[in-house]
Amino acid sequence: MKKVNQVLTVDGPSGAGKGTLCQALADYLGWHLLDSGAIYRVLALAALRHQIDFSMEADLIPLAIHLDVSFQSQNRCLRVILDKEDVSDKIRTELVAHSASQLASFPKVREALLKRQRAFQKAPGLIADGRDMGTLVFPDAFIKIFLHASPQERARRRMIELQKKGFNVNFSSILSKMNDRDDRDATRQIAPLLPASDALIIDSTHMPAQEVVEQVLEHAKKWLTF
Ligand SMILES: Nc1ncnc2c1ncn2[C@@H]1O[C@H](COP(=O)(O)OP(=O)(O)O)[C@@H](O)[C@H]1O
Ligand SMILES: Nc1ccn([C@@H]2O[C@H](COP(=O)(O)OP(=O)(O)O)[C@@H](O)[C@H]2O)c(=O)n1
Repeated sequence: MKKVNQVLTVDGPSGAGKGTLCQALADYLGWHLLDSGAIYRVLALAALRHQIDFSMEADLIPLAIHLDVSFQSQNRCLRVILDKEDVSDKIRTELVAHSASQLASFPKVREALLKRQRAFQKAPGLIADGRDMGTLVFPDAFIKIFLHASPQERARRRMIELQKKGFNVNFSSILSKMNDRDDRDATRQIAPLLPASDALIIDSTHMPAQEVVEQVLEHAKKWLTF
């Protein structure tokens, strides 16, 4: 298959370190960043606010088509904007994550968001973070990474992250919610979470974040000069 330059995809389950890796790569290479999960989360937040029934795919489509979502880079941090409101923190709750995973299993919802995601492909390049970036959204990407880690390690990371934000959290509840969401993401009929056949698979369970970045940059040297 012809490789289209300048898209590097990172897919994997929750807490694998995709966001951390993608931000570091975007900073290092000076490339654009697509956090596709944030788009699904914003749609979920909007649907919750409109009290849309999450079992009704048809009711979610107009919202997905007209979703006014944008990203703003601020101090090397991506702010997520819905209808001029900064919802960066509001989309990070468990309820929104669970709801995003529910609506992400609808084919027409995914289709409605496809063009919007592909529009992020701009010069000099794009780092795309998600579940189906290398398989469906950017199948011609020239570098594809599938990042994973053990469920216990991913839940441990999420717990530390939430504790740092001042939340009183429980490890087994995080682990069980994470497992539920991973199961739904991996077993859905459309765009299930799985590595692209040409992806480099990295297990970050015992790897510090910086080592993951270095391994990806080493791999990327086959295609890029930097
Ligand atoms: N390799 C790593 N080792 C330890 N902690 C990590 C690693 N990569 C990321 N983290 C931390 O784990 C948490 C989840 O990482 P994140 O990048 O948000 O994962 P994802 O985007 O895959 O859900 C964050 O608090 C992040 O700082
Ligand atoms: N490309 C993508 C990105 C996210 N999603 C869905 O959106 C949810 C939230 O994605 P996220 O990347 O923000 O999740 P975390 O990795 O931060 O936990 C996931 O659980 C998926 O159900 C998806 O289906 N496809």
